[in-house]
Amino acid sequence: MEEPVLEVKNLRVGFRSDFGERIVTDDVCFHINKGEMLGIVGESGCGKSVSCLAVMGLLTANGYVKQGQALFDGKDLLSIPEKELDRIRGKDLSMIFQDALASLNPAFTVGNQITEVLRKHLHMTKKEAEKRAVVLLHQVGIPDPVSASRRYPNELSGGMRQRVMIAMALSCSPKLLIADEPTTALDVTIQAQIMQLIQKIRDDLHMSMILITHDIGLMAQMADRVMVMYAGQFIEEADVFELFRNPLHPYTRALLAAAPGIDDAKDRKLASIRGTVPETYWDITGCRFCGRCPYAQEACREKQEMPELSAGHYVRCCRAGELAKKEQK
Ligand SMILES: Nc1ncnc2c1ncn2[C@@H]1O[C@H](COP(=O)(O)OP(=O)(O)OP(=O)(O)O)[C@@H](O)[C@H]1O
Repeated sequence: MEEPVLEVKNLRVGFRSDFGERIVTDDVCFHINKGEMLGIVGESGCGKSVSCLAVMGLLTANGYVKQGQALFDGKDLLSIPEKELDRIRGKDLSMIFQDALASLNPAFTVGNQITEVLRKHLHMTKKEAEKRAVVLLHQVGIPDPVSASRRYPNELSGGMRQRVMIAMALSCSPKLLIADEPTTALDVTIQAQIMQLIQKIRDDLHMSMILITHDIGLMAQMADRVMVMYAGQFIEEADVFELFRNPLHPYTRALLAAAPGIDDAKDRKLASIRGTVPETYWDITGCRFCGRCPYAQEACREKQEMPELSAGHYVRCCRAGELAKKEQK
């Protein structure tokens, strides 16, 4: 079997605050194969971003990795020295964020910022890097890239800034690109353009990508394989067609039923998921969706494993197999 580009094992991320410490992701495991687009989907606050930020070594100062490994190119990103991680980050491993304005440096022109990355990681001369920056801006669809490269982030529209961030993330042809809600801050028409751009890059460069989103429709269009996250845990994983055709976890089913515009869900009533994600989910030993689940039973209060129910389809629900069988009858 082919080596995954990234393999994350048993990742636990915690945050310290005046009220103590809390572990917000619980033994998170995932991998991504070469050329694959892995989608991570789940409600706000379930731990999607934190899992990827931890892998990148970009948690805020109050955040820490309690346990886990993130194997990339034979190295554990969670235990290598910061200097070594800094050489990988931005070169072989890149991330694009939802808010480009917060991610770009307001004090430097966008050309300057891309040039900086190229000089640091690819050791280009200033001239070479400036030329390459213009080519990259052109590739991500920025009109008049020469003049755009001389502008500061606040002089560009939101969509253009997002394109700049994508250009910067791609500048060293990374082996893995993590896109964390790359279109959330943009209006709908621009969102579509940026997603088309990401899709094109992926097709042209056969790059491995992780797409984080709470937009299940987007996931259906873009991902090869989807991992559904709920309250700090992965609760379902399957190939994108399998997941949409045959969702097995009650939360995934509810998520699909609540999402408009998905072909498979046409005959389903658009529904909302009752209740909210439990605020202190890290204290729950059993199924964390239990309190909102119409199928909950006593056994759901026990720790839930995530077995493979059919080829490549994993579900963290002790009732999933039984419920699926009932439906088939
Ligand atoms: N800097 C921080 N300090 C303390 N807690 C944090 C911090 N960042 C995230 N958290 C907590 O970690 C948990 C997971 O947050 P995370 O941002 O990963 O969620 P998410 O699924 O990416 O949500 P969204 O879709 O809204 O970005 C949440 O409970 C959140 O409050």
